[in-house]
Amino acid sequence: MTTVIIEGLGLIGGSLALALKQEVADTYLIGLDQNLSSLRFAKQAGIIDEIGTGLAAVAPQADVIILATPVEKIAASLRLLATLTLKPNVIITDTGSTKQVVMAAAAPLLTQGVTVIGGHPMAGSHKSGVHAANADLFRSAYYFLVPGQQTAPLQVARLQRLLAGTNAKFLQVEPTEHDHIVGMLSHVPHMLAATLVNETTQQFKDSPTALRLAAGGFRDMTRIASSDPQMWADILLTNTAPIQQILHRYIGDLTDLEQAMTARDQTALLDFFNQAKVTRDAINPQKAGAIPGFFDVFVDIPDRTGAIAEVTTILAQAEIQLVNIQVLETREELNGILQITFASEAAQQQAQQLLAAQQINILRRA
Ligand SMILES: NC(=O)c1ccc[n+]([C@@H]2O[C@H](COP(=O)([O-])OP(=O)(O)OC[C@H]3O[C@@H](n4cnc5c(N)ncnc54)[C@H](O)[C@@H]3O)[C@@H](O)[C@H]2O)c1
Ligand SMILES: O=C(O)C(=O)C[C@]1(C(=O)O)C=C[C@@H](O)C=C1
Repeated sequence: MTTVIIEGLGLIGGSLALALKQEVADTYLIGLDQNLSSLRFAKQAGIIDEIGTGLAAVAPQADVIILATPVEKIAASLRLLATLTLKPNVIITDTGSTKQVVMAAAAPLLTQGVTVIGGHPMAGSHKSGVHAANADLFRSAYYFLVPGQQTAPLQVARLQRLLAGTNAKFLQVEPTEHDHIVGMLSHVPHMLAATLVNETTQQFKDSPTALRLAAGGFRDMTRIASSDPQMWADILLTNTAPIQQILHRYIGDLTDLEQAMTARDQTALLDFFNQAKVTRDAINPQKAGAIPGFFDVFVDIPDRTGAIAEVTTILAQAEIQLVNIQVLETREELNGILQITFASEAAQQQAQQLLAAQQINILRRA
C-alpha cells in the first residue's frame, strides 16, 4: 500500500489523484484542502480515499506528499514539513508553476536528507477546481522535474513510476532555467491576456455591450484570462526577476513595431508578421506539448421551459460525462448558448452526433 497525500485538490491535484489511482492499484489517497466542499466532492467521487485532518497530522504516515496549492502555500507547507518527523523514504513533490522559490523553501528538508523533487506539469486549463479534474489532462504534456542537488536518481525514477499514469513526458531542469522558460512561454502570455481584457474593458467602459462584439481574435488571445487569480498572483510574486527581464524585451518589441508603423515602413511590418507566421505555422499541434485538456460543444438553447434539461438528458442517457456546463450570454438578442465541456475528443464527438440527431442546433466547436 502506497499512502499518498495531496494538499490542494483543485484542477491539478485532482487530475493527479485520478491519474495515480489509475496507475497504482494499491494507492491510498488522503486529500487536504482549505475548501471543504471540494474535499467532500472528491471523497464522494472516489478521487480520494480519506479527508485528512491537516498536513502536520497526516504527513508522518505518507510515502508520497504532493503539494498542489498556489505557490506561496506550497512554500509554507514545505517549511512546515521540515519541522515534522517523516517516513525515511518519503518523496515530497509539488506542482507549482515556479520553481526557484519552491526549491529554496525545500532547502531545510534537503539538508535533512529528505527527498524533495520539484514538479511542474506543463498542461492545465483556465478552469480551476476539483470538478474540472481530468485523468487525461497531462497526456503527452511535458512534465518538469527539479530534483534537489543530492537527490538520488533512484528516487526520481520512483516518482516517475508513480506518475506514469499521467502519460506525461518528464524533463529534468534547474530551477533558474525552469523559471526563465515558463516566464516566457506561460507567465508573460497570461499577463498579456489579462492586460488585453482589462484594457479593453476600460476602453469600453461607457458602452458595456461592446465587448459582446468580440470575435475570434480576442477570444483566442484571452481564454487564459479566466484563470484563477490567486494562482497567478502567486506566480508573479515568485518569478518576478525573470518576468521583468522578459517584459522589458516586449516593451522594446512593441515600441519598434509602433515606430515601423508610424514611419510607414512596410518592409519592417511584413518582416515582423512574416517571421511570426512562419514560426507559428511550424508548430505541429500533434507534437507540441499537451493535447487540449478540454473539448467544448456549443448549442443553441431555445427560449422554452426544459430546453437545457432536454440536452443534458440526452447526454446522461448515453452516459457521456461532462466536465462543465454553462449558459453563455453573449448574444442578448438571440437564444442562449449552452457551452458543454467534455474531457475527451471522443466524448465531444459522440455528444455532437447524438444532439444533432435530435435536431439540436450545434453552433461551433472550440
Ligand atoms: N491551472 C494550470 O493550468 C496549472 C498547470 C500546472 C501547474 N499549476 C500549478 O498547480 C497548482 C494548483 O493549480 P490548480 O490549477 O490546480 O489550482 P486550483 O485553484 O484548481 O486548485 C488549488 C487548490 O488549492 C486549494 N488551496 C488554495 N490555498 C490553499 C491553502 N492555503 N490551504 C489549503 N488549500 C488551499 C484550493 O482550495 C484549490 O482546491 C498551482 O501552484 C499552479 O501554479 C497550474
Ligand atoms: O492551458 C492553459 O489554460 C494554461 O494556462 C496552462 C499553463 C500554461 O500557461 O501553459 C498555465 C500554467 C501552468 O503553470 C502550466 C500550463
